[in-house]
Amino acid sequence: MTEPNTTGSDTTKPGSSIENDHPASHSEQVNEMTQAFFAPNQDFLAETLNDLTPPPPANQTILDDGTRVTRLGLGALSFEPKTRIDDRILIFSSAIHGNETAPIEVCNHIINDVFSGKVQIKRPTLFLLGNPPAMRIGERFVEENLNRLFLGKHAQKGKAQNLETARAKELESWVEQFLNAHTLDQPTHSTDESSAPNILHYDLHTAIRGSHREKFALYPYVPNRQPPRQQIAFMCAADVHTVLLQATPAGTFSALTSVKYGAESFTIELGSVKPFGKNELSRYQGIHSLICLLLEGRESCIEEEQAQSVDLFEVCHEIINTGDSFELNIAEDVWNFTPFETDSVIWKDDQQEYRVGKDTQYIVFPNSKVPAGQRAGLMLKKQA
Ligand SMILES: O=C(O)CCC(=O)N[C@@H](CCC(=O)O)C(=O)O
Ligand SMILES: [Zn+2]
Repeated sequence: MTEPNTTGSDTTKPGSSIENDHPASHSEQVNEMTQAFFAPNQDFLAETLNDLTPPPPANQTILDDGTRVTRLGLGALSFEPKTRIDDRILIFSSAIHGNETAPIEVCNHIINDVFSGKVQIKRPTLFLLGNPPAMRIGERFVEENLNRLFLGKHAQKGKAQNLETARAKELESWVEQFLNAHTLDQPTHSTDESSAPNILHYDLHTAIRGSHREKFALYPYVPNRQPPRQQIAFMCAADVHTVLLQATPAGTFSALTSVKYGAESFTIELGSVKPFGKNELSRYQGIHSLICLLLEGRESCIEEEQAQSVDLFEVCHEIINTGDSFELNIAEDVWNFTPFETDSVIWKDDQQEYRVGKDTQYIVFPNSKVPAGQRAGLMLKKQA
């Protein structure tokens, strides 16, 4: 099979129409399609849950509008429109934690709408299901937390290899190949907010416990960077009115795309963990609409004034499980964004303790059960 045409050397400027003439002839494509794309009466999610064996290589189909759809591997679909409207590239990931099902269902609905022609894709787009084996057993992960293994952490010296380390490597390589094939210019961190970033990556999650703020986004740490107004307005369009600014490097999927490719990436927490079929999908209308607007290149209708309705929090302390004597002084069922006042002791071990300073701090993701060396929660300060 011929590789899809790449636009790496194309100098077309954003806003113009970019032809992506697929090199394989139509008859070649039809021949390939005799190899079923999905089993009859199945869709991407059902297919991924039913059969964990990787699909045959270069399993492709062409939609009526000429968009080439490729199953890159298990739980990975790329969409390459015949004509792209600008240089923006989209990545939507879900199921990095297998039991966070609502965003998986949202993405799957959208993918079905793309296949039926209801939604038309105008930009190169990757939809990724992070951890299909964990989805299948309804667990956060099988052997270890996939969202700590990116940026090469899966391959660090002495690191025991397992299902999640292999998956992190695979996801990294799909992202790399896709961005190499479709990036028109070198990614930059623009300080000019009027120039849209080239690559958007929204890594969609739901949280383990209740939250005083149901939906919130985390912006990975990249030195000297603030989220552009446009991105904040996009979050508002997705009903996400709280953004946390990370203060230290991390091995998350959104950190990979921000740090390595200069993407505007967010981890987006959209509600709470529920089994498949138990999600109230009307609560996810905002993210559903935002993704469709981006796919169709219609996001200019999102007013940047909306950015004012966001509360920004800075991570002021990362709680790390320091080992045997570590004690997290927070009840397991405490909600995200619970405030703690001056002098509250948040954690301690036999050598140190962490107390809240003069301003109120808020906790997210408290979890004393993480392995030693891993994050057991984040303390936040609200920006004035
Ligand atoms: O609810 C929880 O305790 C965890 C929810 C979750 O999976 N959060 C992500 C955040 C990733 C980031 O910091 O960008 C995670 O912990 O991986
Ligand atoms: Zn998660």
